[in-house]
Amino acid sequence: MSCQEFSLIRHIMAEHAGARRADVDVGIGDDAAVLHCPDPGQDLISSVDTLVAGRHFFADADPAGLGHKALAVNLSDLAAMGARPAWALLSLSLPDKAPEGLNDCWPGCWLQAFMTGMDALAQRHGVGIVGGDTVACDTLQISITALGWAARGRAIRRSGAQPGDRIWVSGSLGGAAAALRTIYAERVQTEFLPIQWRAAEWHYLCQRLERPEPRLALGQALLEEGLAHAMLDISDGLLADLGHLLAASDAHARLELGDLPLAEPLRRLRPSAPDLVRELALAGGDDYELCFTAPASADAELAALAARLDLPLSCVGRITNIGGAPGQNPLADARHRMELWEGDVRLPMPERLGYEHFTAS
Ligand SMILES: Nc1ncnc2c1ncn2[C@@H]1O[C@H](COP(=O)(O)OP(=O)(O)O)[C@@H](O)[C@H]1O
Ligand SMILES: Cc1ncc(C[n+]2csc(CCOP(=O)(O)OP(=O)(O)O)c2C)c(N)n1
Ligand SMILES: [Mg+2]
Repeated sequence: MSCQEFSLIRHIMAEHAGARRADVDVGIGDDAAVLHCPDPGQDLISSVDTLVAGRHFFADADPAGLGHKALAVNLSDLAAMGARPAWALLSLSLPDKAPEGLNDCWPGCWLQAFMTGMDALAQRHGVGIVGGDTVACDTLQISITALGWAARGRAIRRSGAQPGDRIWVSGSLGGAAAALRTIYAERVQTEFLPIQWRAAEWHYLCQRLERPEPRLALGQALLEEGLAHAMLDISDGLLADLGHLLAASDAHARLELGDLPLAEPLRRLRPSAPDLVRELALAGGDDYELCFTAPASADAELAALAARLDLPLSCVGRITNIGGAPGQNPLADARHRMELWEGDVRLPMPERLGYEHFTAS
């Protein structure tokens, strides 16, 4: 990449730096950002997540959607702590040549669209993009550090589940994974889903994959109202992620699969492919919904919160007991911490609990 291209990149960044915030003294342009710390009594909540072309997204994906998603998955981690987001740092690794499937005007036009998508989400949540880094690299990669605040000692951890807690999931499950499965089937001409999506269904599924909404208002309300004992976001798949929560809490759970909030189009697929639908909802991943545990005494407040946020909250099971022997492998361990039920019938755990890095498939 030439000097000219780098200065173009810096220009595009500065033009799409999210919300203007009074607590940013120095943003994009210096060696480091200078940010005001808020009043004491707040904890700084920080998280980083990386998206790699071919692994987390298709390199020829709509760049505006990708800009949205890259920030959304990071804000989702802050939401999962109950934090209020404040700032983000963006590290971009861009190939010298446009990845296959992208038109020319690389990287300028791509970056312009990418930052437009990110900027819109950042503005919506009052997040300032205060710095970052850009390097040339063989594979397109995006890494974002998200920073936010929560009242001192109040961030909702994975480790607080209590016996008798109900297990709740926001929104719906399996939609993003259904879109991904459909796109893979078209690209590699294998494993076609036994359904032809209607235009409205396909649009909805693609939105779930490409434009997840970080559930920030829900996370913050759960913290403020003191309703949740433990929480995380579902990125890898409900079973894999709930497994992390159970391991951190040393807890066991019973899930009622009949109560899973399936993404609407999956209801039409279910009669012809019940096992596939269950797999997508339980282990498909890319949902970016919140999963939390709360005592039964919170039921009425949770119903009111769901109505106020216009976001469904579904009870999918309960914490049965605390205590057990933590294993060496967190995922293998998670298998023994969950029971899957449909009415009176106990179902076997699926082979895969969610997306796993470092596996051949
Ligand atoms: N390379 C790393 N260095 C330090 N901590 C890491 C690294 N990778 C993951 N972690 C930490 O491990 C925990 C689980 O990470 P991850 O599975 O990526 O969670 P999430 O789904 O919330 O992004 C987090 O606390 C994360 O900060
Ligand atoms: C091209 C492509 N292949 C596969 C996936 C599915 N996928 C990739 S990573 C992932 C899980 C989430 O990513 P990870 O890096 O584990 O995020 P974290 O848990 O750290 O938030 C999923 C479901 C995808 N979205 N796009
Ligand atoms: Mg991560």
